[in-house]
Amino acid sequence: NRRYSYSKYNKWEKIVAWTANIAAKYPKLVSRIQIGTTTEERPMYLLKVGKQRSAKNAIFIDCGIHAREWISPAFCQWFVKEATKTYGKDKLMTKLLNSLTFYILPVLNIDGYVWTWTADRMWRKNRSNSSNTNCIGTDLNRNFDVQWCSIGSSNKACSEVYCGPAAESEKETKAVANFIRNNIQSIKAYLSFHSYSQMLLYPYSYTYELAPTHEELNDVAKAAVGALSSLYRTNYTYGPAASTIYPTSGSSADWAYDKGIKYSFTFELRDRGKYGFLLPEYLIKSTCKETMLAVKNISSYILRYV
Ligand SMILES: NCCCCC[C@@H](C[SeH])C(=O)O
Ligand SMILES: [Zn+2]
Ligand SMILES: [Zn+2]
Repeated sequence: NRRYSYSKYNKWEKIVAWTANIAAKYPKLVSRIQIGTTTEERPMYLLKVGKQRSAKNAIFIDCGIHAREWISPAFCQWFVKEATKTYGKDKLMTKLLNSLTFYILPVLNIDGYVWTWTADRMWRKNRSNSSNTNCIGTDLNRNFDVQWCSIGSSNKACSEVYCGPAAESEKETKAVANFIRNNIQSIKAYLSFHSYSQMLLYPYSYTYELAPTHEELNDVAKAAVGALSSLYRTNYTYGPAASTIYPTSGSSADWAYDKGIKYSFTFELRDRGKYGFLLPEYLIKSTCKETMLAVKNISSYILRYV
């Protein structure tokens, strides 16, 4: 079989086949769990990565919540490739995988992702039809049950930041929220990957109030950005989401934080607007390599202090 390309954007059919193949190829490191189905009945597969059978301490990573942000699913695939390829070779990765479980959701918004391949490259939301207007889609990063639809989101179905008819109204949101609730004891960190802006954000997004653990979150973000920038000098800003990018309610990362998952971060990956969501494939490798340094930095902090 032709080698899978991690330096290209892959369409959903290839990614879903990859989830089966990578789990079959590394049975001691990777297992595949279905956590639900999407609005259009596509299976939502989560990859459980790590040596631990019983996940004592776990890190949940969501990619592809916004359909057009193709570099995000590309990073989730890259992470799993690096984990399986360097386990037993890279000291830090081996240590992380021996002690932590990584739950990787390569594409949260599958229906939207497929739509960007078949119809509209700039689509953001999911593809559910919940209103009597002819507009489709809920912004899944406004649909979580945290200050739902209060700020930085809209109750108009045609808005790009439509919060949905209710909190957790979407099957995709419900699948993720249920999995987190069912594994809340072990999940110590939540990382949500988006593009673009080159930012590392932490709670809160739904208010300008500082989070109870603001100091620690800022320290962790500062160290992670330092690690990321050490590779190619890529400039990142970091800080509380509301003041660093813009306020939003109903985001996955804020919801996780208020559920008690204290290490909750949102990455806005490359670039700063030159290509935007249309980041060229030749930049996937360098973007993913530098982001790996940030994720390994945060993960080793979790290993040490949780
Ligand atoms: N919880 C942090 C959410 C901050 C905004 C993130 C961006 C990514 Se496109 C958004 O959902 O609009
Ligand atoms: Zn996004
Ligand atoms: Zn974004």
